Amino acid sequence: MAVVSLLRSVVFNIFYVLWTIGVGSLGIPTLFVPGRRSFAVPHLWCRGLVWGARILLGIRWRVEGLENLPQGACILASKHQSAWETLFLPMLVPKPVFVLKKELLSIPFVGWHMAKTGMIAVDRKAGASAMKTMLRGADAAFAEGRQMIIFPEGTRVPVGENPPFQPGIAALYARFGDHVPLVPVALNSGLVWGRNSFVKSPGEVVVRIFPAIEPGLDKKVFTERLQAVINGESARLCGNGDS
Ligand SMILES: CCCCCCCCCCCCCCCC(=O)OC[C@@H](O)COP(=O)(O)O
Repeated sequence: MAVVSLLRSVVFNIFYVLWTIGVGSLGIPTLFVPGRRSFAVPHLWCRGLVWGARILLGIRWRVEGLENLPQGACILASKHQSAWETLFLPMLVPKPVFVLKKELLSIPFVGWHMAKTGMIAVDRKAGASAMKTMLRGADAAFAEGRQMIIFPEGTRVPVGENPPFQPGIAALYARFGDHVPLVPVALNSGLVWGRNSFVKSPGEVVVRIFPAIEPGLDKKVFTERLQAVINGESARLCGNGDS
């Protein structure tokens, strides 16, 4: 079995590079269209890789709670166990905007389109100025009615681990929580595509979308509520809690 998963992972990684160069090249003209943002390239790229993972690696998915996904501007605050959700979650929303680590902007093709589609790149080591960059970017993105995807943990986390949240998510809730719904997302992608694991295994990822957290909570109550939903439900989906 391990040999088959290894071979499938080799083929998928070759597909990943070819699909990125192909879509990235195809999309180069969109980089020069002034002003107007098109999400066609990010959506095509993500959809191709997620389906590639399904066909080549056997990684299926099931989404629960789609009815909780708001129209218009919103914040998807998601558990982060794998690169898989960075590809899958943008497929669920029309105008995705990620808060992402700035290192990603230096990746050829991918970085160009991330910059063009106004992703919010933050230097995770820059503290207060990173917070300012994120809040300014969020303000502009919500004014365009975009759906922000943010990983409160700020990094991919091994299954079963629940590190403290980065300060950004509470700052977003404090600044925009009264008019931009913040929606918790739990998942178990780390079971099939772990952090930095070259070999991926077949299986079903469950993505569970919860109703928005009510506005007006104080920072401590908000953070505890969000952690309980994201970490508690992800643990259940990973089989480390009563399902
Ligand atoms: C070729 C065309 C490419 C088009 C690209 C458009 C962008 C599509 C969405 C991809 C967004 C990726 C967002 C990643 C967010 C992020 O930065 O999360 C941090 C972790 O993951 C990695 O951190 P770590 O686990 O600490 O390595």
